[in-house]
Amino acid sequence: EEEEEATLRELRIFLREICAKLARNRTFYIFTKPVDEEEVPDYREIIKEPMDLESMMTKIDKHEYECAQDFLHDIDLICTNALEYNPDRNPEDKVIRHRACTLRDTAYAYIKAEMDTDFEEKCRGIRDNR
Ligand SMILES: COC(=O)[C@H](Cc1ccco1)c1ccncc1
Repeated sequence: EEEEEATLRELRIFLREICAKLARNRTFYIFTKPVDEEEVPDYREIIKEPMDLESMMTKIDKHEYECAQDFLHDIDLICTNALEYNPDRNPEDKVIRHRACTLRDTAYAYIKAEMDTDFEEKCRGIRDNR
C-alpha cells in the first residue's frame, strides 16, 4: 500500500548513497563497471552472473531491491566473482581478491552503521509478503 511505497522510496535513497560512496572509493575502481567481454573473452564462460556497482545503481532505479539484504547479496556476488576468476597466488590476483574482500566488508559496515534495524525489518516484511 502507499506506506509501503514510501518505505521503499526511502530504501532506494539510502542504497543510492551507499552505492555512490563505494563507487567513489578508488580502491574499488575495478568493481565500478562490468568486466569488458572484449578485453576478457573467457570471463562469462567462468562467471555465470557478472555484477558491478554501476549495474547495482541501475537495479536500484528499477526497484529490484526491496531490502538491504538483497543489495548485500549483489555485493557478495561482486566479491565471489572476483575470488573465483582471480584465484591464483600471483600478486595481481592477490591484490584484486584483497580489494574484493575490502569492498564486501566496507559495504556491510556502512549498512550496519547507517541503517536502522527496524527499518530493514520493515523492508523484509514488504519483500516477504510480495
Ligand atoms: C573484477 O575485475 C576482474 O575480475 C578483472 C578480470 C580480468 C583479468 C584480466 C583482465 O580483467 C580484473 C581486472 C583488473 N585486475 C584484475 C582482474
